[in-house]
Amino acid sequence: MDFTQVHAQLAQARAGLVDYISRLPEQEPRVLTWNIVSAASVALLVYWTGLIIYRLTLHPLARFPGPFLCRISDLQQCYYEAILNGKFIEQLPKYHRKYGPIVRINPNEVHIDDPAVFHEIYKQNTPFTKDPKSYGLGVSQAMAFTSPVEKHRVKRQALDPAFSKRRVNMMEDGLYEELEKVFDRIDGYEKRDEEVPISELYYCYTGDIISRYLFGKSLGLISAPDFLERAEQMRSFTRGVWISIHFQFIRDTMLAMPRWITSFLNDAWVKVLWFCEDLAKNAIANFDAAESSEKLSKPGQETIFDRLLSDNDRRRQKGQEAHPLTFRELADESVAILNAGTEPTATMMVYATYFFLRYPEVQERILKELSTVQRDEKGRLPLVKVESLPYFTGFVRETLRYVPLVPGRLPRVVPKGGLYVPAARDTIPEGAVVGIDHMPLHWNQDIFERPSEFDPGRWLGEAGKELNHWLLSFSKGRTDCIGKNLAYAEMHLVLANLFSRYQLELTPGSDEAMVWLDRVIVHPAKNLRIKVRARNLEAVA
Ligand code: HEM
Repeated sequence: MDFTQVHAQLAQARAGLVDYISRLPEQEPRVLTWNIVSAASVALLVYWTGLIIYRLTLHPLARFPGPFLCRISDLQQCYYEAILNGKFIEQLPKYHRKYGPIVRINPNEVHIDDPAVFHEIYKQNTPFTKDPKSYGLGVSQAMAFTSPVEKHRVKRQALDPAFSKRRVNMMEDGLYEELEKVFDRIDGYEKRDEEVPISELYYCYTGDIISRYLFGKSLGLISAPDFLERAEQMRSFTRGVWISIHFQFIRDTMLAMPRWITSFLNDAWVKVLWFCEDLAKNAIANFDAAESSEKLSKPGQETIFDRLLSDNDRRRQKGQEAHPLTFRELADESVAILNAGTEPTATMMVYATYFFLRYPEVQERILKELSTVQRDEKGRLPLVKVESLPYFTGFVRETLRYVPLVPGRLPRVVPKGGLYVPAARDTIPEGAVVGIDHMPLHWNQDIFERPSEFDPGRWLGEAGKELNHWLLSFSKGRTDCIGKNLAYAEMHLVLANLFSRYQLELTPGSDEAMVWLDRVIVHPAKNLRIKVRARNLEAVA
């Protein structure tokens, strides 16, 4: 058949189709419905078949191996993440054993098992951007969910000074004020000879601290009579996170509904969301540039709200491009910071408490080292001193290495030029999405000797310093954790004081409770419970 015949037949088919469509209104309604459904099904089938063939043959990632279902659709990933609630991460090592260092985990994304590329993707001036699909968590205006390099840089520049080490050290009094409230609670449990809900106390503590930091007022979670429920409320943000990622329309629909229906369907997380929205609305309405700039000139007094709201004026004064902060930007940033500043640090302290009690030889060395710290005139352990204790600092790092607090792949879009992966001797093309789960690197025996051993001593001395390059819990580079100085300060201060003030004991079932689940950040299977007995502080010193 030559081209003329093909054209003639196509023209005939087209005329037939036009004739058929023009006669549709004459058909009986039942027949018409049936015909439309059949035509739509055939069109869908043709579309899907074409798409699958494309993804297996012509797609830029077609040559990379992976499970068949992953190469043609998102179904496998969605099943393990959304339906089995965070089980996809467990599949990755199995895939790598079977398919090698680069595995296609959905049609547009590959996962890499090669330490050589981690610092290439997550470096200071990286052109790799956050994958918008994976970061579509509903607070799109927050820095943590901003993809374009320049847009992210502007937001980060405004926030960076608020999280500097110097600024965090100025929070020491505030950190102690809230900690005393935690200890009052613990003393109450001790008196009643009851188990201490230490997980919930940590959640409330980090929530109160980050709210003081954010808008200058503690949420008062620790002192609240219903603090156990409030802690659960804070945690509920990430409980259904996989459904939110894979079925974004559910969350969008809920947010579009009248408030009373939404709060009836899911009371907890929308309350936090609306709370932040109300704060943002009031802050914008009551913003006073002069008052705010005075606060900013007195280090230690300004809040993150002050900084964000006055950033526009500062930029204008410097002759830079400026635009007023919108309500949505402030509300989204508050939700993101409130959450990022609460759950990971609290969870890390839960695991640190568990390891402290699980390994008596580690406990003994920590207590010995803590006893060398001279308390200040208020009887407190000074933060700078606690943060310079070699073994205790090693213990904090080892906990961060051992438990992957943010266990995900942190997916990034490959920039122009592609990404060369030495282990596979292949280049991943521009536009593809790549990610690396840091857990296998923390457990890589070429980097960490005897990785399955919990050994704070590995962080001591020069060899220990070199390992810092491979401590990836806060990620690295341009989009690493902005709150890491605050997190380190909270962890050191809370744990040092708790360990030296009380004799602690695990309660039955702790091992099972500490099995971790992937909820984008780690969730222990159950909350930790401990028993405490006050130490004689003078004897410890
Ligand atoms: C032990 C505690 C913490 C851990 C392990 C942790 C871990 C991380 C990681 C891995 C990232 C990178 C995420 C990504 O690329 O998608 C990140 C980003 C971030 N973290 Fe943390 N974090 C902790 C505590 C905090 C605290 C206390 C804050 C306080 C506000 C905070 C605020 C943020 C923000 C705002 C980002 C986004 C940074 C950006 O996009 O430039 N985090 N964190």
